[in-house]
Amino acid sequence: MLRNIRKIIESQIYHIGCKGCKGVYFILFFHLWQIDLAQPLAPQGPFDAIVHKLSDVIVEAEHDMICEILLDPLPAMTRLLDRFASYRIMNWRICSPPYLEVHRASDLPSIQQAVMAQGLSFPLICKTRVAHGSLSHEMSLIFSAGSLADIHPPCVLQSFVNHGAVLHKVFVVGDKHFCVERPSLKNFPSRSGFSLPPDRKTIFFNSHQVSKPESSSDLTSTSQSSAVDALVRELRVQLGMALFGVDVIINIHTHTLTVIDINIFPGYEGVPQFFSSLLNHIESVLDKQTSTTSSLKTTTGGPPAGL
Ligand SMILES: Nc1ncnc2c1ncn2[C@@H]1O[C@H](COP(=O)(O)OP(=O)(O)OP(=O)(O)O)[C@@H](O)[C@H]1O
Ligand SMILES: O=P(O)(O)O[C@H]1[C@H](O)[C@H](O)[C@H](OP(=O)(O)O)[C@@H](OP(=O)(O)O)[C@@H]1O
Ligand SMILES: [Mg+2]
Repeated sequence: MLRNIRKIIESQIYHIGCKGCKGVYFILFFHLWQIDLAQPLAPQGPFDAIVHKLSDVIVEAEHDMICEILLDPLPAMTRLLDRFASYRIMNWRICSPPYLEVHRASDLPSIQQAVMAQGLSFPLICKTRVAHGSLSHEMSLIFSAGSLADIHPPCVLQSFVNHGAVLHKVFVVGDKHFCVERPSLKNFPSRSGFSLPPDRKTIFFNSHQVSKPESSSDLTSTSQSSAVDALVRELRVQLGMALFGVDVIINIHTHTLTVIDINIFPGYEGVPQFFSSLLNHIESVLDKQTSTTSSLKTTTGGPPAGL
């Protein structure tokens, strides 16, 4: 019974984590209700715990504390609304890319000088100071000192780290955490200092278009897809097989596709189209066989009448 209740709660909690479900929820004796934000909180309580995602409004909000436990505490959450504050935390004991806080618009030479003094390398990724909310995901990639004119302070300039277009998202829930892989920005040639001539124009993008599970963007495509196509074409012929897996890594320096393993009929985990593709494949094999048989019949004048 307890397990079932737990399951229901888990599915409800999962549900509130879904896209577009932003709000405040509370748990009362294992019941989960949505708080009506248009009504005063007190009559809706008392609450055992409040689970909320009010990043857009908590800065201005004043709360009568009618609950002992608020998940998570507002002051801690407020710090993460500001990239200046969160990047200071990241840079303290954790390996994170070097960055520069740009507080206000100023003349181009002084921004260029600050970038150089901070030892940042191009390309730089420019992020808004505000870290959450719809406008906070508008970013740019800046490839040269001259293009620093494209930034809109307050913002953070962070050295771009080549990482092979794979993002490992770590989702934390209490004392557990879960890792998933997501698409990410592809590698770009890096350069430190200002000696090389500027080549690329600033690329403006929205981070939610590059690192969502379904994201597919020129900025994340490793431009190896045609190389993968060619590799698979070649291996299909070489192996005479149609159901296999190839494990490939991309050399971060040479950007070359490198095959490290070939697997017979692998698990296809994470390929939601696997079953329909398998059916299509079987269908096409059967079609081919039928057409070969019928052309054989035509050329040989049909099957023998019988023995
Ligand atoms: N320093 C960096 N080097 C390389 N790529 C980066 C860097 N910073 C960000 N990126 C890329 O840009 C994307 C967006 O960055 P970031 O996570 O800071 O944005 P966000 O809008 O705060 O994302 P979220 O939706 O997770 O809050 C990342 O998923 C990654 O692809
Ligand atoms: O308040 P915002 O829009 O910043 O909240 C974002 C949050 O910062 C993360 O970007 C979430 O994406 P994931 O890290 O990929 O889960 C967003 O979730 P989404 O399901 O709405 O795309 C939040 O909106
Ligand atoms: Mg963020």
